[in-house]
Amino acid sequence: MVDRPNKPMALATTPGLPPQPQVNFSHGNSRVTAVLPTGDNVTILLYGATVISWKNRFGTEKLWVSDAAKLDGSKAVRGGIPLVFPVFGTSPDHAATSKLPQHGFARNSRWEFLGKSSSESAGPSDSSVKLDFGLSSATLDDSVKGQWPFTFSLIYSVTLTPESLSTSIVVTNDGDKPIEFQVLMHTYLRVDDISKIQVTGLEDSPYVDKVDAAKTKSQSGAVTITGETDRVYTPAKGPSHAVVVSEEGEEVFTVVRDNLKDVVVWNPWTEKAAGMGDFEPKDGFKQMICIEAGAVNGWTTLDAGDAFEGAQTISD
Ligand SMILES: O=P(O)(O)OC[C@H]1O[C@@H](O)[C@H](O)[C@@H](O)[C@@H]1O
Repeated sequence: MVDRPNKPMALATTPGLPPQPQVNFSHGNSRVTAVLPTGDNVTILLYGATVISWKNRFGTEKLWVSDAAKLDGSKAVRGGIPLVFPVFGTSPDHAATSKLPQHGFARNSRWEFLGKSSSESAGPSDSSVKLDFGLSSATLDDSVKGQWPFTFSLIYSVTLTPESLSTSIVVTNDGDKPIEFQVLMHTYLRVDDISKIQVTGLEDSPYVDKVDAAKTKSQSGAVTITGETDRVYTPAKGPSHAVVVSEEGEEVFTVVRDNLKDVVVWNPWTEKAAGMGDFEPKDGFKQMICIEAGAVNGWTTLDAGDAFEGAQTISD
C-alpha cells in the first residue's frame, strides 16, 4: 500500500503574534501519523488500528516492533499495540467465538479513520491529539461476519500527549441479543534489558499461569522475567492502581487502566521466539515486555443497546 505524502507542518497564525506550531498530521492509505509540537509522535496502521510507533521528543521509540513484522495487512503485527477482540487466544468451548482465529478479528481487520481532535492552545507542552478509528459489523469482511454474526460497533481512540499515550475502546451492541466478548490491548513495551526489569503493582494478586497448566497462583513481590512468561493477572488493587515497569530501579513505564480489570504479562523467551516466523531478531525478547490491559478472564456481557468502555494510559 502506498501512502500519500505527508502534509507540511501547519502553522497557526493570530494577527500580531508569531506563528505557533500545531500538531502535524498525515493520513495515508494505510497509516495515520501525528506529531506534537514537542516532537512526540505516534503512528497507527489502519490494519488492525495497530499502534506501530510511539516516539518521544528525543526520537526514542517506546514500543517494540519485530524487524520481521508484517505491516502490509497480511498478518497481525508482531509488536506495537495489536488490539485483541472479541476473544483472547482461542475459545473452542465458547460457542459464539469458537470459529474465530487466535485473538479474534480486530487486529486483522482494516479500520476506518474517523478523524482527529487536537489541542494546542495552552502551548506546546500542553498539546495533545486524539485519533479515532472505527470498525463495525457494517464494514467487517463477509468471511468474518459469518464467524461472528453480531451487530456491533467499535470506536478505538489513541491519544498522545507529551507525557503519555492512551488507548481506549468503546464497544456498542447495536443488535437485539447479548454479546459476550473479551478485549485486550496487547502492548509490546520496549526495554533495554529484560533481565533488569521489575514489574510492580501486581503484588498479592491472583493470576492464571498459562505456562503451568493454567494453574491459578498468587503473586508475591515484584514480577521479574527469567524465562517464558504468560500470565493473566487480575490485580488485587483494581484498575486505577498503576502497574509500573522499572529497569535497574528506575521507573520506565506506568500503566493505569480504566474499566479493564486484567493485565497479561507476556514474554516468549528463547524457544517461543525462535518458533515465531515474524519474530526478529530472535533474541529480541530481551528488549520487550508485553503488559496487556484488558478484560479477558471470563466474559464481559453487553446487553442489546448497551456500550462498554475501557482504556489504558501509558506514561514514560
Ligand atoms: O502470537 P500471538 O497470536 O500474537 O499471541 C502472542 C501471545 O499473546 C499473549 O497475549 C498470550 O497470552 C500468549 O499466550 C500468546 O502467545
